[in-house]
This record gives sequence, C-alpha cells and structure tokens, in this order.
Amino acid sequence: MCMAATYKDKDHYFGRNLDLEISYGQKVVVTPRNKEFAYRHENAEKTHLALIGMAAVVDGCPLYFDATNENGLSMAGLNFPGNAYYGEMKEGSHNIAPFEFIPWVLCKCSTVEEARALISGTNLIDEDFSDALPASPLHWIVSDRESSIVVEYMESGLSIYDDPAGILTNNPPFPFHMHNLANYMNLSAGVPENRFSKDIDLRPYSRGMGAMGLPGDLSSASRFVKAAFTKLNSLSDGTEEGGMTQFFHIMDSVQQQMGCCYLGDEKYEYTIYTSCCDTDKGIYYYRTYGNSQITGVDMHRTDLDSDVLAEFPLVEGQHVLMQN
Ligand SMILES: C[C@H](CCC(=O)NCCS(=O)(=O)O)[C@H]1CC[C@H]2[C@@H]3[C@H](O)C[C@@H]4C[C@H](O)CC[C@]4(C)[C@H]3C[C@H](O)[C@]12C
Repeated sequence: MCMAATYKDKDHYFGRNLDLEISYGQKVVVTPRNKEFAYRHENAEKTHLALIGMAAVVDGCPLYFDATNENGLSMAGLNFPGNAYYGEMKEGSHNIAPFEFIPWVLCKCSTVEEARALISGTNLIDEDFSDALPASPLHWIVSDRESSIVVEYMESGLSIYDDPAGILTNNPPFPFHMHNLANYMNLSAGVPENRFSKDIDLRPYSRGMGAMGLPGDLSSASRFVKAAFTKLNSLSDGTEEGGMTQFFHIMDSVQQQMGCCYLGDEKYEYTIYTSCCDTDKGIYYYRTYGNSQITGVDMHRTDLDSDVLAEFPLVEGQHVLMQN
C-alpha cells in the first residue's frame, strides 16, 4: 500500500509513503537541466527542467518513484495491479514506457494543465526497463500548487480525473475512492452530538472523540479516507517548519508498521520511506522506517546546469539526540 498527498500552508508540499516489502536501492536523485533523457521511442531531451525525487539509478538512468521539478510540478506512481494496462505503440501519440513517464511529464510541464494536455496525447506502452525490472502496474497523481489530477491507463483507455482531495492510494480505480468519501461525510473533527435518538441520553464520555467512525485499517480504501480527512482538517501555523511538520503528521496517519500487513512467505509490507517535498523551495525531505530523523536535500544547492546526476544515498539508522 502506498499513499501520496499534497498540502498547502505557507509553502506547498507533495510527498508519499512507499509501502512495500523490498527496496530497490532508491536514493534522492537530482537530474540537472543538461542531463540528457533518452526515451525509447521519442526524441531525446538534451535540456529540460531539473528534477528532484526518489529514484533507483540503474545503468545511469534515474527510475523515479516520485519527483518534483524546479517549477514545483510533482508526480508519484502508486501500485495499481490488475487495473493498470499498457498497450501497443500508437501512431499519432507519444509512445512512452511506464518507467519514462515521470521524467516525460516533469521535464516539460510546469502546471497540472500543461501536464493534462501532454498526457492526453501520451500512450503508455507495455515495455519493460529490463528483464529484471519489468513494467510496474501503476497509477499516478500529478500536482501543482493549486490542484491535482489522477492518471489511470486501463484496458478501457486513459482517464484523467480531477482530484480535489489531493490524495491517492491504491486499488480500486480512483472514482471509487471519491465516491466512497460520501460514506463518511458525517464525520467531524468536533465534539460528537447525539443524533442517534432523543430517547437515549448519549454523551461524549471523554475528550478526543472527534472523527468517530474514521476507518483506521490498512486497506487502500480506508487509507484514502483517513488521509483525506486528516489532510483536509489539518491546521498548521503558517511557517515553513510548521507546514513540513504537519505534512509528516498527515503521512503518519496511514503509516504501515512492520508486522501489521502480512503478504505471505514471511514477507511484510511496511512504510520504507516517507517523503515531503517543499515544492516551492525544491527541498526534498524524507524519513525512512529505521531513521525517524528528517533529512533534507535542496536541489538548489546542487549544480542545476550540470549534465551529471547528483545522488544522495538515504541516511539510515536512528540519530538519537541524547540530552544528558
Ligand atoms: C511498488 C511501488 C509502489 C508502492 C505501492 O504502491 N505499494 C502498494 C502495494 S499494494 O499493491 O497496494 O499492496 C512502485 C512505485 C514506483 C515503482 C518503481 C518505479 O516505477 C521505477 C522502476 C520501474 C521499473 O519498470 C520497475 C522497477 C521500478 C524501480 C519500480 C518498482 C516498483 O513498482 C515501484 C517502487
């Protein structure tokens, strides 16, 4: 399971939880403007917008899981097995392999509307990066400061949905999640009132009974509701630090703890990393399962005019601040 979210306070934030049982050796990677992107079926892009995000670098190629470009447009791929469908090459469309999709959009577009136009003419083809890294069944969230869309390639074709919640999880397809929110429209962060019956004296019996009925299990459907409610009721203090702190708390609302989601075969899915990109500043913050400290990489402290990837291996292990 995974979750991606946007959040706006003084700055705008975009990030995700990567919930999985294995690691691909991912790190924070800045692709500078002059690092050529060679596409399998499209002309290579010699110069483009710079990107920062989490990627596995294989044979010098950054395979992005989630990324933000220097103009703040962001994108993340989340598992969508059984529903994602990549077809054959199509004449008259841009034919792009799934692993190329994030750079394809973020190298060129600065807004959700530009991305929507580009994606409408883009055909994702069933092409693997390599035998060892076959095409992943994904759907994507694309966000700028103002709005988000969700992109799903299914057997029925391409759908681009407005995502007013600014949240994405996994299966089923996105319209289900938006529809499902209606089941929870009665939820409130406030103190519950007795609407059950006038004939029974029901009162809140403790503080902290807001959001009664909010699902807390780890299913994709429940995580969508919980993350959306948490985000849409979130308050922060209008400072950079406060916004980033609140963003991590939103992500924590649907964290997967090791041991709680068994996949069989002695394998468990858990939140391998949580990212929070300040898209206004180009700073990519992250935490990993084994390192609760927030670590940051600022794309503007790298040479964005270079033609060489800047790679930052994840800082692992707890960094405990002893006070005595
Ligand atoms: C599995 C990851 C998504 C996590 C997620 O959504 N988990 C939920 C699992 S569940 O079904 O709902 O249980 C996705 C996100 C980005 C993906 C990676 C990126 O697409 C980059 C490359 C692409 C290559 O084709 C395959 C390896 C890969 C390195 C991908 C491996 C894997 O599919 C990743 C890491």
